Formats: sequence, C-alpha cells, structure tokens
Amino acid sequence: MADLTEDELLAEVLPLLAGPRRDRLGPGDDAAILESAGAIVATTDTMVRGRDWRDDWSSPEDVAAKVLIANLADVAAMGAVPTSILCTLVLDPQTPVDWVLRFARGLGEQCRRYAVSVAGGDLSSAPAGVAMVTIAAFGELPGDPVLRSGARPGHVLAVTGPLGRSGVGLALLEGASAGGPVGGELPAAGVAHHLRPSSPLGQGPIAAAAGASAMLDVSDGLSRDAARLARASGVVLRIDGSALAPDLNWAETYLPRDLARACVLNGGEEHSLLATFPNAASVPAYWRVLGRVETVPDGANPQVFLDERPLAEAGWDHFHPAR
Ligand SMILES: Nc1ncnc2c1ncn2[C@@H]1O[C@H](COP(=O)(O)OP(=O)(O)O)[C@@H](O)[C@H]1O
Ligand SMILES: Cc1ncc(C[n+]2csc(CCOP(=O)(O)OP(=O)(O)O)c2C)c(N)n1
Ligand SMILES: [Mg+2]
Repeated sequence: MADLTEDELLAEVLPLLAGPRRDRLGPGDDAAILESAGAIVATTDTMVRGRDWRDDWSSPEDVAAKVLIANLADVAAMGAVPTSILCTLVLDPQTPVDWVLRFARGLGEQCRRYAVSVAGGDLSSAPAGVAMVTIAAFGELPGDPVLRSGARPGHVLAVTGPLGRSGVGLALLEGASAGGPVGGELPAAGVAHHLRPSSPLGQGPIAAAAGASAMLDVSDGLSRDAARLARASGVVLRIDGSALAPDLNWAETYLPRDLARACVLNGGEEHSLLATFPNAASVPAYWRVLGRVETVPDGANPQVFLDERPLAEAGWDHFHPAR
C-alpha cells in the first residue's frame, strides 16, 4: 500500500463496492446521506488480525464476508432488514494492495448478495503488523423491534440455524496449527462456517412479525448469549438437552465428544438467531424449539439451565479469551 496515495487507493477500491441499491448520497463526500421511512437500526462490529482472524486461515474475501455477517446478524436480530453499511480499514502501510483490493471485491460481492449498499467508510494507517476492519451497519424495521428484554415465563425458546459449527471450525484450525491430534488435511465442511459464517438474516423480520418477544444472534456462544437474554428479561431459560442432538451429532463427526459439546454450548461466531415466542403455535417454520422460559425462583438470579442443571456461562469474552 506504501506505493499508493490514499486517494489513489480509494479510486481503485470504490468501484469494487458499488451496488444496485442507491443511497441518497454514497461515498465521495464528507458523509453519506441515507433515506429511511422510519426508525433506523444501527450497529457496529470490529475484527482485528490475530484476535478475530489469522491470515494463514482466512483470505481477505473471508474476512470481508465474516465482518459483514457479524454486523448484518445484529441488525436482523432486532427484527430489521439491513440496508447499508460503512466500512473502516485500519492497516499497516506494508499491507499488500492486493489484500485491500481482494477485501473490497469480496465485500462488494457480499453486499450485492444481501442488497446492502456501502455508503462510505474510512481508511487509516496502523503500526507494523496491525490490521483492523470495522463495519457499521444500518437497517430498517418493517414492524416493531425485538429487544432482548421481552421474554416472559411461559414463552418458548427457539433457534433458527445450527449451533457449534463455527466453534468446530475454530477447534479444527487451532488443533491443526498446534500440530495436535487434529492435524493433516482439514475437512472443508468442518471449517467452512468459521471462515465464512452465514446467518438466517431473513428470519429476523419473520420472527418479529410472528410476535417474537426477545431475540439476539449467537455471536459469543449459546451459554453466554442465552444468559444475556435471561438477564435482560429477568427470567430463567431452560434448554432441553435433546433439542441440541442434531448439532452435537454433527460436531461429533469432527471432534471428540467433550470438545464437540463445548463447541455447541459455548462456540461463538455462529450468527444463528435465538428468540423467544409467546407460545409453541407462534414459532415460525425453520425455527427449532430449544426449551422454555420460566420464572426466577425467589432469591435466585436470572440464568440458563440445561435440563436440570445450571448451564455455566462459558462463551467468548474478548478480554478473557481463554475462558
Ligand atoms: N464502545 C462502546 N460504546 C458504546 N456502546 C457500546 C460499546 N461497546 C459495546 N457497546 C454496546 O453494548 C452492547 C453489547 O455489545 P456487544 O457485546 O458488542 O453486542 P453484540 O454481541 O450484539 O455485538 C451493544 O448494545 C453495543 O452497542
Ligand atoms: C484467531 C482467532 N482466535 C479466536 C477466534 C474466536 N473468536 C474471536 S471473536 C469471537 C466472538 C465474537 O466476537 P465479538 O466481537 O464479541 O462479536 P459480537 O459479540 O460483538 O458480535 C470468537 C469466538 C477467532 N475468530 N480467531
Ligand atoms: Mg459487538
């Protein structure tokens, strides 16, 4: 990148990000101008090289697809439809121009797929070795938003999308890197969702329309994200262990049983949607009932149970990644 000025780089990057959806004003001025008929949902998520991706695991296109989905899943989890994003790259000037162009080409492709516009962004430099990508995403609400706080005793807990796939991929990649028992040729299907997660984005507004009472996307692991929902709503969530069988069976084709179970319960970056609904009849198609919402007993705290036992909150925490 050191051979190009910022403007020269932008002149190469911007055409790669062009999409069919037009904002009132896109990239090129001091700020973009977005149109919205009603309330705007806004979120942001960052990925940092070495913390959220490794260049020996992830291509620039993978990084673009992953940071985009992390953002769009948060928009969907409010019950909203993503419409546009801002994208910020903070890069060591020694980063190859090819990395940036591949990132931009990949991001443009994914944004066109999801009918999301790139309204603008920022470029900045970083100390040697540092690379950070940040997206801010915006969306429109077709109806009422779904917060984390609306689950009530008697409601039904459900998920759309699998659990544990990204965790399995990460475990396989880490195992191979460490030269551990999981080595050699990695199964492509086992690592695919870690490198390029998908998210059932369209199900966010569908759940909202079906009357979902609370919702979030599983980004830090079922145990941690379910606990967040339980605390925000002031309820107990009881997960039926047998409902997790499909995920466990899949994970066990790649990993020993204990590790497979940990991936399903605690694996992050999955971006499936977890929600509560007023009753079983309101759970939409393509959602799987996981359990139920119960009252917090006197003197106890909101928490999550797996069958009869408390589920330890063991998902991802940026400041305590080993936990
Ligand atoms: N630096 C910050 N400044 C303001 N709000 C923040 C900051 N970091 C996180 N938040 C807010 O805290 C909440 C939880 O953040 P986070 O754990 O990143 O959510 P998620 O897992 O859905 O991405 C969000 O509402 C987010 O906007
Ligand atoms: C090199 C590397 N190590 C570890 C991980 C695992 N990891 C990084 S972030 C994360 C959780 C999700 O990230 P976060 O930024 O908290 O997303 P949010 O909850 O804000 O959507 C996980 C499981 C990874 N992706 N790459
Ligand atoms: Mg976040």
